[in-house]
Amino acid sequence: MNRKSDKPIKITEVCLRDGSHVVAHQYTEEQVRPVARALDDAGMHYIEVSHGDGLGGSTLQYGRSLVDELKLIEAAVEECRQATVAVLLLPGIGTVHQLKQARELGAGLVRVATHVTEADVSAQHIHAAREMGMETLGFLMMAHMAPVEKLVEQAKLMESYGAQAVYVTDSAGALLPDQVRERIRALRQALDIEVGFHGHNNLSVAVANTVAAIEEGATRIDGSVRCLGAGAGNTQTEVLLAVLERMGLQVGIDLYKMMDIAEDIVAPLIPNPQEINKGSLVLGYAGVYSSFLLHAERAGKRFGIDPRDILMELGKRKAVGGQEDLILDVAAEFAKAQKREVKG
Ligand SMILES: CC[C@H](O)CC(=O)C(=O)O
Ligand SMILES: [Mn+2]
Repeated sequence: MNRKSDKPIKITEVCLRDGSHVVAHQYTEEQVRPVARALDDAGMHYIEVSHGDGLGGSTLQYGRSLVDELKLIEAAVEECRQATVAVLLLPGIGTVHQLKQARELGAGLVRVATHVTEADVSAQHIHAAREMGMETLGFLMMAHMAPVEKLVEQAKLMESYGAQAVYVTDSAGALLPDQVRERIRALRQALDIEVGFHGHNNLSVAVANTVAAIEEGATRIDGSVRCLGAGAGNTQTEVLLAVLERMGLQVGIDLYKMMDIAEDIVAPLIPNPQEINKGSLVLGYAGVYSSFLLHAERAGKRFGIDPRDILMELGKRKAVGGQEDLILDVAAEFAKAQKREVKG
């Protein structure tokens, strides 16, 4: 139980959705099944499964999935006895039709995600999800880009559409603990529904941020086991669980089993260790979408540009989700400018 709320803390494991960015959306059913089965056995509350950019994300712009996400969702549902399988939906990328398909396969919860200043585009999807009988939560991404008052205004819109909780989503891993505290506190005061937090560890403060969120009364909490999420990963689930136990907060998930999942099942899926390297550090420092990292690294290689320069420029231009094409534009502009300098 959260001391500042009468609601229990519920954890959503996102390695099979946010972690999809890390594996360039190449998850297979054979990989998803054992992860979902083991998480369910450990007592995980929600397991999110979708393309990294949510339902319908498998496109040239965001990266093609190896396996249709609906097959992965179906596989996860088949493996779960008690956990609820969740999906992510970004209006403009995923459709109500795709949500219906996921619902028919057994997904029980949807997070409808918009940029932090664009909650108005979530109305139709939130209404539709509620009508389908899904637990329906709002997810305000890139939360560091809006002042607290704006965040509150946007969260209230989601609440008015029928969202049953709203998340502060630190997509860039740019927020610091006091900033998280301020945002969660403001939402708790302004909303009648639950408040959640989704962190990224690019500045190595995801666990601290999540603890700050919980101390302010957030009850919907995200983590990725072994940090298997975009950039340097999310709040590391098994670490968070250990910290919560040390704080005297029991959430009903088996810590030892989560440690074993991290080590034995999830670590072998990760192409490179989920550490804070120069690329992911710049994401947090410049306030750039964590899912942009691999795209910037690829563009950097193609145009001979340091990916840090690309990411810094994207931060300056305040690039938001959906502007992945800007990554190539920036890399190409830099390459052109450098050639001019050399020639001149
Ligand atoms: C592009 C969707 C994004 O990965 C959602 C998310 O997890 C975040 O904004 O952090
Ligand atoms: Mn994320």
